[in-house]
Amino acid sequence: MMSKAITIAEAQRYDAHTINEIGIPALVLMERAALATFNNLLNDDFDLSRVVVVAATGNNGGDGIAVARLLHIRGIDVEVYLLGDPAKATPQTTQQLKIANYYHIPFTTDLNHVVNATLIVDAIFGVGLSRDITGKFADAINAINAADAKTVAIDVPSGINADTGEVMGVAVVADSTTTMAYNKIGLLTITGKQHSGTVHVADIGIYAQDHLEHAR
Ligand SMILES: NC(=O)C1=CN([C@@H]2O[C@H](COP(=O)(O)OP(=O)(O)OC[C@H]3O[C@@H](n4cnc5c(N)ncnc54)[C@H](O)[C@@H]3O)[C@@H](O)[C@H]2O)[C@@H](O)CC1
Ligand SMILES: [K+]
Repeated sequence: MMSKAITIAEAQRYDAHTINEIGIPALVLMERAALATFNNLLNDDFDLSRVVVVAATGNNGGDGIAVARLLHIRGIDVEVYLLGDPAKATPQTTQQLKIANYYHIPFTTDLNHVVNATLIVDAIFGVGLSRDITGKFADAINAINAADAKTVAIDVPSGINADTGEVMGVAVVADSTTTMAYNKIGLLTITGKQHSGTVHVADIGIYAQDHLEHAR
C-alpha cells in the first residue's frame, strides 16, 4: 500500500480535493501530519535533549509548530526558530502559532540554538517551494547542515524540489523524512534520496482519486 510517488501538482490537487470536496478541514490534516511526524520521530530513537523546530510561515511550518507543541506537552525541551513574517502566515499556521502561544512554547531568534540542538525538525518548505532559497532561509539551512544534530524533515527536505529532486540553491540533509500521503517523485532521485534519508510515508487521510473509487 502507498508505494506510489506523486508530483507536487498531484499533492496539491489531492489536498484541495480532500479539503474542498470531501470536507476534511485543513487543520485536521495538519494535525494528522504533525502526529505522524511526532510518532516517527519518537520511534526513530533520537536524542531529544534539545529539540529545535525550524519553521517558516507556510503550511509546512504549521506542521512543524504543531510537532513542537506535541513535544512540549510530552515535557521535551523544544524551541521554535521561526523564519518569515508571522503576519503573512497561512490561516492554519496562524492557528498553530496561536496554540503554541497558549502553551508558552519558547521561540528563539538565535541560530546558535539550532546549531547546538540534539535534534532538528525541518519545517521550512514542503511542496510549496517555488524558487531558489536565499538570505535568512539559506542561513538557517546552512546552520541545520552544520549542526551535529540529527535532522528530521517534514514532507520534503527543505530546498529539494519535490518534482525533480534538484537542490534549489541549498537544501537540508535529513536523517529521516516523514512525507504526507504518498512519496514524492523528487525524493526518489539520487539527490532526493541523499537529502531525505529514511522516508516514512504517512497516511493522513489524503488519497488519490482512484483510491477513492473503492473507498466510497
Ligand atoms: N494543504 C494541505 O492539505 C496540507 C499541507 N500540509 C503541509 O503543507 C505543505 C505545503 O504548504 P504550503 O503550500 O503552504 O507551502 P510551503 O509551506 O511548502 O511553503 C510555501 C511558502 O513558502 C514561500 N516560498 C516558496 N519558496 C520560497 C523561497 N525560495 N524562499 C522564501 N519563501 C519561499 C511561498 O511564497 C509560500 O509562502 C506540505 O508540504 C505539507 O507539509 C500538511 O499540513 C497536510 C495538509
Ligand atoms: K520541510
